[in-house]
Amino acid sequence: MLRIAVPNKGALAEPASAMLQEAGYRQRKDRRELVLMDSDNQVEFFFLRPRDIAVYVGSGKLDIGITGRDLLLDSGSEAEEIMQLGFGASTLRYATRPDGVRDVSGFSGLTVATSFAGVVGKHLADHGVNASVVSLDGAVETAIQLGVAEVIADVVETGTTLRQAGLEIIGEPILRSEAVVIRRHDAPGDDPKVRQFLRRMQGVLVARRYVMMDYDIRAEAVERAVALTPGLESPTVSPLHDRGWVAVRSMVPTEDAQRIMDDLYDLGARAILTTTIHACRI
Ligand SMILES: Nc1ncnc2c1ncn2[C@@H]1O[C@H](COP(=O)(O)OP(=O)(O)OP(=O)(O)O)[C@@H](O)[C@H]1O
Ligand SMILES: O=P(O)(O)OC[C@H]1O[C@H](OP(=O)(O)OP(=O)(O)O)[C@H](O)[C@@H]1O
Ligand SMILES: [Mg+2]
Repeated sequence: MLRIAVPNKGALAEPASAMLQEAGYRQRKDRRELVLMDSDNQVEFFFLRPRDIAVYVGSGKLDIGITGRDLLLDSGSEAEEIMQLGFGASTLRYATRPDGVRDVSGFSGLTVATSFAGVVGKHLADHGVNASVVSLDGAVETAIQLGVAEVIADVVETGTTLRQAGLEIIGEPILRSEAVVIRRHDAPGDDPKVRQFLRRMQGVLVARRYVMMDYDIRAEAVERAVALTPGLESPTVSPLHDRGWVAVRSMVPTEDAQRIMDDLYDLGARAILTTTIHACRI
């Protein structure tokens, strides 16, 4: 039985559950369910606060977990990142009032409010800055208005929350985060249950990022055509009844698909089709 920690709320909860569902796992129907057994797949899911997940996995109580890289680093736990999941992208950034300090080097003697005291404390120390850190649970933007801090360090995705609070970003990102799969750093790397789980998640990522493309092309142009659609390994080229033509099938990045179809058409390809990939193992 593989024991997996999944965020129960916050920005990562819904996309994490959606991805697990696409990978063929059972997911909870009721947000209040805290533990869910998926016996067909020999997996047990524990729905936990995203911030606590690295603690459970780092202590070895759960085999793997899905959480944010920022929360993993902030926890200082014994867990490590083993796969990036391509959602929950954000940056951790300093911000202050428009007339405030402009650079980390000017933070000495100031107070920085954040929910990421571990990461921020280390970042300030690495920059040789002697600033105080006030640890808050959330909504840290308000700390400046209320005079608790001169600077905040918070998660920024679109920047809307900062703008609405009348704050401006200062300096370079402290870190770039996204949802990741974590496990204890000394867990055996060849656990077949973990490998199967990662293959399934990888399958979802590939199915989301690629489409299957089919087209017919004159035999003499096939080399130029497959150069446009090299696929992951090698495209399938099949004979057609009309010997002057072949059929080609290949995986293509979804974001490039329309441009590639235009280029194939210009090369003389016809009956160019793309289809969604529902699931795969690469
Ligand atoms: N707007 C956002 N876009 C993308 N990722 C985000 C966003 N806000 C938070 N995150 C990420 O989600 C993870 C958990 O943060 P989140 O704020 O969702 O949890 P929380 O604060 O514990 O929950 P809640 O906000 O519901 O109290 C972190 O890894 C963070 O980087
Ligand atoms: O750059 P944006 O797109 O505006 O997103 C960033 C905001 O989203 C998160 O807040 P959340 O809603 O989780 O509230 P919290 O601060 O209470 O966690 C985060 O803490 C920021 O405040
Ligand atoms: Mg939050």
